[in-house]
Amino acid sequence: MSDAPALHVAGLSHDWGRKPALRDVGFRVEKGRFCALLGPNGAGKSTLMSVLTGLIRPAPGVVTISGHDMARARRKALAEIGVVFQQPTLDLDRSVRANLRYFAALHGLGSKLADRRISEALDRLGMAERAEEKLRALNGGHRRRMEIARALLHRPRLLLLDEPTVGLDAPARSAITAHVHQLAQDGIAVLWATHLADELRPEDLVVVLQKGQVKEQGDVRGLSKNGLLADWFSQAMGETA
Ligand SMILES: Nc1ncnc2c1ncn2[C@@H]1O[C@H](COP(=O)(O)OP(=O)(O)OP(=O)(O)O)[C@@H](O)[C@H]1O
Repeated sequence: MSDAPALHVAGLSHDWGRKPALRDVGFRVEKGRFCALLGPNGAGKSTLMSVLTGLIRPAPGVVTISGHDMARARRKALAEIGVVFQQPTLDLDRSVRANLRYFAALHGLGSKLADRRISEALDRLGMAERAEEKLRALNGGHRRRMEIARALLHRPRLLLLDEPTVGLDAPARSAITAHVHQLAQDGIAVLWATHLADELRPEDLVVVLQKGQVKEQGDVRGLSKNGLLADWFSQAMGETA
């Protein structure tokens, strides 16, 4: 399974009632790649994230995570995913450590292993001395970093982030963006939903969704050369799908 792409999506469609939200979507993300999922409001990004996180079933279509088919080997597929949702899902009245421990337990990590990984994660974030503080005391950027660290505790191969910089100021936004690019360089695959051009780097992959369909895909460098990406961004600002 280790040669399989971290994420493979093929022929994926979804309707909300009679309303089509995804139409024959297909793309792949290999390990170590940062892939941006772009699209104006209503393009289908959140619906796609819901399929990838197992909240709704792909029908029709195939989703495999590190070679595990989401329909046939759902638990194995989900075990390979770390998720950071658009809305924070931290308990503000519990400590940094307690939030991380709770999540580690949900993933079935034993307490010794969990504590070791939590200490490593906090050291990496330079937050070891803040472990006993309540989440409420942290600023938005630190809370987001914590959520990313939490999503990685069970060592997934694919990290999904749904517009993770919404509500952050510019320095926090660029710090989070740099942090996640570094995670990709270290070997994880990343799918990052956004509509902000400045979060992308030339080597990143891009999948552009519009009206539920993949309109463009390729690397930022290639799509920028022929002007497609700039056209898309100027078109998409303020536009709905
Ligand atoms: N739970 C739902 N029930 C019914 N329709 C939905 C639901 N969620 C999304 N839709 C519809 O599906 C289409 C795709 O929406 P989706 O939220 O996936 O797009 P998006 O790209 O994430 O947009 P945004 O950037 O605004 O979050 C839209 O027409 C939307 O109205």
